[in-house]
Amino acid sequence: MDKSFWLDKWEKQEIGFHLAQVHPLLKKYYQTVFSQADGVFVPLCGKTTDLTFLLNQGKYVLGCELSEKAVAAYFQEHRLEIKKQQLGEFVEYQNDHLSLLVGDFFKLSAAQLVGCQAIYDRAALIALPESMRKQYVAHLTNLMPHASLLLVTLEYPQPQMAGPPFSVEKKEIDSLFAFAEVNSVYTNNIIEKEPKFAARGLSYLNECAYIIRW
Ligand SMILES: C[S@@+](CC[C@H](N)C(=O)[O-])C[C@H]1O[C@@H](n2cnc3c(N)ncnc32)[C@H](O)[C@@H]1O
Repeated sequence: MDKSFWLDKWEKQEIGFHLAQVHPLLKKYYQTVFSQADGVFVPLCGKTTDLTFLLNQGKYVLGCELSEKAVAAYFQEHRLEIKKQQLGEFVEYQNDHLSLLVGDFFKLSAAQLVGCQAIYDRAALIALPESMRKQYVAHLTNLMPHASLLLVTLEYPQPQMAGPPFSVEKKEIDSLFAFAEVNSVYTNNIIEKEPKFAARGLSYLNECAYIIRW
């Protein structure tokens, strides 16, 4: 998936992944994963409302997103005053305890993440093709030598639909995070609540959550 793929999605507003509501699994596992963290890193954040939920719990929130359109939309939709500055290869949109870095996740450095002890990944790992997922996890661990991660994924028969979102099964999660403590905490078949995916021919669609610590 190259950058133009995602920039084009934001340009055309083909953002079916964006949810109007806070993700229920973030609410469900918030205490377990994030209560001890001062700061939460949200990779590939889009303009998710989950950022607001984390801010409302008193966290420092650092997001990274390729599309400036997405980041600007988050600030506009939440009526936040924008403080904008160039930080190396990134443009930072900042307000109080929120910092959204516009740019490529793979270009982030550990120094930019010092305030974060936990990670929230919903639709980030599964937005990437298999060939990039190892690199994504390797970079996350370079950025944060120790972290608690809430990871929300999807599983479906991959031959039935081309991603993204990609199907990433437990076996792959175990292998990607073999260095960490991985707890599979939730699996639910949501195909009946997802008519768009049913129409694309999926026979099932499992939403899964993992709590991972290293
Ligand atoms: C499937 S969306 C999920 C967005 C958000 N996590 C949510 O739940 O709404 C994936 C997002 O990752 C962004 N993205 C893709 N590759 C990226 C990269 N290398 N660095 C930063 N953002 C990236 C895309 O622009 C897109 O907004």
